[in-house]
Amino acid sequence: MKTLVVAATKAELTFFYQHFNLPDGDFVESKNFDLLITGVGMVATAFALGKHLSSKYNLVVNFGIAGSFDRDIALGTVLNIAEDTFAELGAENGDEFLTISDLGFGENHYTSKTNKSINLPMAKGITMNCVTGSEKSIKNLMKRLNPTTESMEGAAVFYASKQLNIDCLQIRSISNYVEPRNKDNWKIGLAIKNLNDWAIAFVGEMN
Ligand SMILES: O=C(O)c1cccc(C(=O)CC[C@H]2O[C@@H](n3cnc4c(=O)[nH]cnc43)[C@H](O)[C@@H]2O)c1
Repeated sequence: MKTLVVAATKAELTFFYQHFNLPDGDFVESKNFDLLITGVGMVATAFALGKHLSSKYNLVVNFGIAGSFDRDIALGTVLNIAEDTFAELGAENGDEFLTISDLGFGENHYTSKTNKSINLPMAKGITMNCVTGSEKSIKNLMKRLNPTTESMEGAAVFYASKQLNIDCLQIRSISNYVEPRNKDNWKIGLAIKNLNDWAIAFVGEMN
């Protein structure tokens, strides 16, 4: 059985590719793990996992950077996203938001699943099509879901893994605070370095 490592962009796993001497592809097979680069967002992630996820894997690990709603979390902190919600999936009813479970169409909330002990703080994520960038949206999301982090893929990876009953983890490194957009404030390099250090140690120890 193998692990499937999943990331949205190659850039997020730059040092991981280097460390394991991986060829420069979007789907790379190696002895102990395979690596899948999906592209950014839930649709690209679902399509790529639909093509590549199978019962030959016993663990899916989604690595990536993320935004934090919590300013007490330092940029560059690596977190174990233990639960994740498709935050926009549902219907507006005036000022009220109805989830797809409220509508009777299934679940919008998913969790990680593993028997491994993960030496990272746990956090609650949401998954968005649109990076949140206004005070009004932040206030609404905080009130409705009280998330710690935001990504554009996490819940889709949990969803696909659950469909095939495969264990899954989501590990995210904080690159920015969720705020009105100002890319100058993002610390992508630091987040990617810390994420890759953790990923290399974790996947290396599994071998
Ligand atoms: O600009 C760069 O150098 C660069 C290098 C690597 C990756 C990126 C990305 O923008 C990755 C997009 C990826 O990041 C996640 N993300 C990060 N912050 C947030 C956020 O505040 N809200 C939602 N998603 C966020 C997301 O999962 C994207 O897939 C740039």
